[in-house]
Amino acid sequence: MSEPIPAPQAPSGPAHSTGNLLELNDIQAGYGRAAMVLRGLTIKVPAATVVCLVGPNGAGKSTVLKVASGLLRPRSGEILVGGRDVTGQGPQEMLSSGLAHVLQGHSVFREMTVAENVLLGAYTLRDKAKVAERVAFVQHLFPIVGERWKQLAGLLSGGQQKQVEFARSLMVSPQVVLLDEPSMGLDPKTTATVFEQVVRMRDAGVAVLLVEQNARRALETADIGCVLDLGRVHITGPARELLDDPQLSELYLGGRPAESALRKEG
Ligand SMILES: Nc1ncnc2c1ncn2[C@@H]1O[C@H](COP(=O)(O)OP(=O)(O)OP(=O)(O)O)[C@@H](O)[C@H]1O
Repeated sequence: MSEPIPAPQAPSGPAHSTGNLLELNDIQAGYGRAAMVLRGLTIKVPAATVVCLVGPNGAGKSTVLKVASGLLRPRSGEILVGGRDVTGQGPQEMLSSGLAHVLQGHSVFREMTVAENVLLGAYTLRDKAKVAERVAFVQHLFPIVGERWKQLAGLLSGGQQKQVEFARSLMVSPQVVLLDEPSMGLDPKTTATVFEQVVRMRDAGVAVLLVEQNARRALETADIGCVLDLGRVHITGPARELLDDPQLSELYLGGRPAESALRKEG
């Protein structure tokens, strides 16, 4: 039996807790002079929960993560982390506030070791003991990261490199990890492993806001699902219920109802 994973410590200082680690309330956001992409979007991420955002191409899923991580300032609305208002903060401040963003695509530096890649995530930490504690935490959570610690990251498989990216994002003890399309470019078996790692993060006490093209697979992993359409959350609820909804399946999940729904009907 594997040992229990020690939970990360949340940064201190929230003003008033709402029970949600991250809240995006009534967000309007867009790029330059182009039409608004997010039009009154509200999403809540409770502690130790995987919330997944699904929806058609161009619906604004990645834009939600950019707003949450401070890469794109909302035109209006409110962002709360642990009950504290962080609206308008830039990426560095958002990271300090407890939001870590794992970007779409591959962001591992192939010519650097796994250790160097992971420790890049700790560059804001001054306390060496804290860094050592976080290294032990991520090596325990993602054993492959510990096993290949001194090797060049470019020698790892795509799925293993994803775990290096996850580990890097966890070095600053974030309250919420924002994952943009973690399965991109991975085969189905590797994708399954990556989603298992997402669940391990959740079980270790990290909340996850996940954006995925692979909507069915993501909903099978998540606790809460949000269907985004026309810049708003169209439907939200327990991920299992969304998977079992035949109409939703038809509209957003490629038309094949979940097996449990088929059993109910037949
Ligand atoms: N940097 C940018 N500048 C201008 N428009 C952008 C930029 N990034 C995204 N957009 C536009 O914003 C809209 C939403 O894009 P976004 O990437 O958030 O959608 P998405 O739901 O993640 O899509 P996909 O599933 O295809 O990745 C699209 O119309 C896109 O063209």
